[in-house]
Amino acid sequence: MSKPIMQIENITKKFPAFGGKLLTACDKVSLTINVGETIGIVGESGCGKSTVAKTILSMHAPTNGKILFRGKDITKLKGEERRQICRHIQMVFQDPTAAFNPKMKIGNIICEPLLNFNLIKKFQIKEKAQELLHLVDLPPDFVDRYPHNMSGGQRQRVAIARALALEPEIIVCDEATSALDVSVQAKIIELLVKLQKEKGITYIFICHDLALVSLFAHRVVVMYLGNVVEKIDGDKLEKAKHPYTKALLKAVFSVDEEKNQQIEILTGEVPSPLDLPVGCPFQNRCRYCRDICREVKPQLEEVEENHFVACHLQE
Ligand SMILES: Nc1ncnc2c1ncn2[C@@H]1O[C@H](COP(=O)(O)OP(=O)(O)OP(=O)(O)O)[C@@H](O)[C@H]1O
Repeated sequence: MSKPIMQIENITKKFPAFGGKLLTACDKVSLTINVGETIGIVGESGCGKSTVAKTILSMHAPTNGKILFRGKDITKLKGEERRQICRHIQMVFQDPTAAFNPKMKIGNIICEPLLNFNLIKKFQIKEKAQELLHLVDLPPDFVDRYPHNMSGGQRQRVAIARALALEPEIIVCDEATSALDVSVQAKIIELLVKLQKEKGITYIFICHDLALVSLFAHRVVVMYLGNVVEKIDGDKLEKAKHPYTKALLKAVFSVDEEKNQQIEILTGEVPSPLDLPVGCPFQNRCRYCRDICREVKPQLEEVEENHFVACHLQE
């Protein structure tokens, strides 16, 4: 039977926004993640995916709700206790270059987390880095290279090697393959799947590309305007019930159809109000500031520039 490794319970995160208001980046997000599972979190830009990821990684505290890791509430941990939990939950970002010190050699970059936790001595760096490079199918002589002497795909493999160094139980991948071209993306996904089989790692894979996520995620969580609108098995996407998920699927699988039939959700278009279910699930909130709209109209309404209301309640 599947064993939960993390329980996300009603996580809400609000940020200060213009005019002294609060922006709800994610709202009452709940999710149980099992050991060795890959959870894909998808949704358009700004829907709150990274906010959920950063809350999981304790990079910011939730406004409400809690996160249990192996049954322990990690949301209020501080200092050394929090640092020790972070060992078990690592992250791979979209742009590893930004996270790497350009003056450091790859061997030192990969082993930095191990040195920070006093798990190796300096003289062990080379051997340990080569071991980790091997895991991500990179040659041993890369230990002496610098980040700028590598391709984007190779840098992302280094980022994965660095994330693996502390032998984490969970790896959060935030748009980890989005900057790579399709063939390199496929190789990185293959690598992640191989590592999961070997080490039983749990992945939280954040991505705007539903087609990509559906290839390997056991379950897919669909977010829209800060809310989780659907949770569905990765191999049963055709059974999606929510109109937004259906619209995302249509956008993915209609690329060969007539242009006028395409719904370009993935490019940031808001779905037609007619695609939203009866009884607006977003409480008539503006998709930009998430504030409640006072004027309930049956169609998408442009309040200001880039300031839309997603609502289709009948007048
Ligand atoms: N530190 C912050 N301060 C204020 N607002 C923030 C902050 N971080 C995120 N937001 C806002 O919260 C909302 C959700 O952002 P988030 O980065 O979680 O979305 P996302 O789905 O990951 O988007 P993308 O795919 O573009 O990275 C956005 O409106 C964003 O502007």
